[in-house]
Amino acid sequence: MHIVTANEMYEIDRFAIENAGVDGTILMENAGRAIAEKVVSLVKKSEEILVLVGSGNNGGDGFVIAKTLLNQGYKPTVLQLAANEKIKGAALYHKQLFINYGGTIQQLQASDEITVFLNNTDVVIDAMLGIGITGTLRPPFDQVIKAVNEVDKLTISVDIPSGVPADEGVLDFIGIEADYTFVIEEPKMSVFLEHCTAYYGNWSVVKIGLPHQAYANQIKRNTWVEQKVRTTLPSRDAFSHKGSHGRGLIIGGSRQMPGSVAMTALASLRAGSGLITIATVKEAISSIAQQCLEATFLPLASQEGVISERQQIDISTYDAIAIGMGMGRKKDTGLLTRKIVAKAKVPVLIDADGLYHISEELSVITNRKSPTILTPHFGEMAMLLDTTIQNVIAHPFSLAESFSRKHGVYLVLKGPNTIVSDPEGNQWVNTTGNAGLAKGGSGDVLSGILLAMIMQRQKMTEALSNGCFIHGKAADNLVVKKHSEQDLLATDVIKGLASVFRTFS
Ligand SMILES: NC(=O)C1=CN([C@@H]2O[C@H](COP(=O)(O)OP(=O)(O)OC[C@H]3O[C@@H](n4cnc5c(N)ncnc54)[C@H](OP(=O)(O)O)[C@@H]3O)[C@@H](O)[C@H]2O)[C@@H](O)CC1
Ligand SMILES: [K+]
Repeated sequence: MHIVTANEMYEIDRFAIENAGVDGTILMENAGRAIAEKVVSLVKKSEEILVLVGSGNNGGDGFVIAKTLLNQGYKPTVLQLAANEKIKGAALYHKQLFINYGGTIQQLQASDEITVFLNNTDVVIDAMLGIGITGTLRPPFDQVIKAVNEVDKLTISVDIPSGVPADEGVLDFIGIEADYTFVIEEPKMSVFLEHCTAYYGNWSVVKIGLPHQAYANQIKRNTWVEQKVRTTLPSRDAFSHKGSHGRGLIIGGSRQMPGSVAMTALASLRAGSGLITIATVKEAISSIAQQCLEATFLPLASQEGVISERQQIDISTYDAIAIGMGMGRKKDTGLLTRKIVAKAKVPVLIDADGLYHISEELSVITNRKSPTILTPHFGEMAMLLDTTIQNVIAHPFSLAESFSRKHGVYLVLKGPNTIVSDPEGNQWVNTTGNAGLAKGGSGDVLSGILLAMIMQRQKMTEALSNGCFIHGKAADNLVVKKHSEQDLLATDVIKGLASVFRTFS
């Protein structure tokens, strides 16, 4: 699936109508019919349905849904929330068809009348506002949306829950809290925005027959789904040996935080790395070694329990490096981190405290010739950009894209909808994972999986997207069968990797 902005959707629509010659009324018919079919699968004929229609094409879809339901023996009540003269074009055409098919339309005389309509219905179909919303909600939509959210009725939104912005940038809005949203043709950006996702409820896409050429490489955002993992995840060659699957080096940890590198190493081995070496402060090695028998170790000199600057680390024999987890934010450790990142001629993944150290001097990553992968969560992204978390929440796609382009790096912006960005501005949104991953250690495990993926035969963006998918899928499988979102631990996810790899082998 592509992920589109409102403007990109309008452009695809324009191409379909102007270049491919599709009539706009047909697209609306297709949209309304496809959604009506979904409604039929959710709602009984005996139930009362209230269709709320606005003045634009979202409202037009509402008239088609009402007509289709009427034709199938349902008795929808259509409540028009705009003046008659506001309804034009394809929406007016379908309004007339609905009337011709025997439908009747009611209009809201005063905003507070909405409660009477809501009390008399079982189901609300929200076709008030779609991707054409601009600015703050105007009456009566603000009051109607609040009233719909207050009553406990099955609410089904058309294309987008009314009031929710399609694009990035708007944090403050009043929107329908839908139970289901049937998104027309492609998910809009806000489906994947942390502050908007919940409004959509259970969402899925209905296709309305827009020509494939309309997309013609225009849209650089996509979802990463199981089918993509199936077609890109390399299988293990029967004649391979441990050297064929990569020698990875993990640099991090401290006396206070020895567990993080252990989790990264274990996850990396479980995700298919051939050999893993942990470079960490020498005093932490004995405790880590007990948890991670398959790893080898590179003892590092320390100062007050953290990795010190004054030492040479031979990084020449590794295929990829992950650096930063559990290493702390001491200045000395930072100097060493930047030296290693600058010197390494292999892919380097930078996570956690490593991100703090490179945020002090971003030219270190910009100047690198080999791939650099950064794995910030929203707080770390704000730190890298020297901005607020609120700004990252409001603009995750555009900020990640511009950062990746500017510094020539791969970025894994971690959140409920993790976004992988490449230096050309392409983006993939992961579709697995659950709230159980919002815990300490999850990031360390993800870094380990990504380190393993980077060292297998796949394109960098595929490696990163597959890694995120597998990490989330392991957590999803675990909360279905053995655990809950409350009790799930990062170490459970490492064990759960087996269930995911078995389905892909
Ligand atoms: N993608 C496709 O190919 C297809 C897309 N289709 C559908 O079209 C939808 C997009 O339709 P659209 O462009 O007509 O915009 P839409 O969302 O109905 O709203 C526009 C109206 O909202 C109003 N309004 C605006 N801001 C407001 C505010 N703050 N507060 C209050 N009112 C406000 C504004 O009113 P006015 O400013 O004129 O008073 C205007 O009339 C799309 O989401 C999908 O459902 C399908 O039909 C099939 C093909
Ligand atoms: K809507």
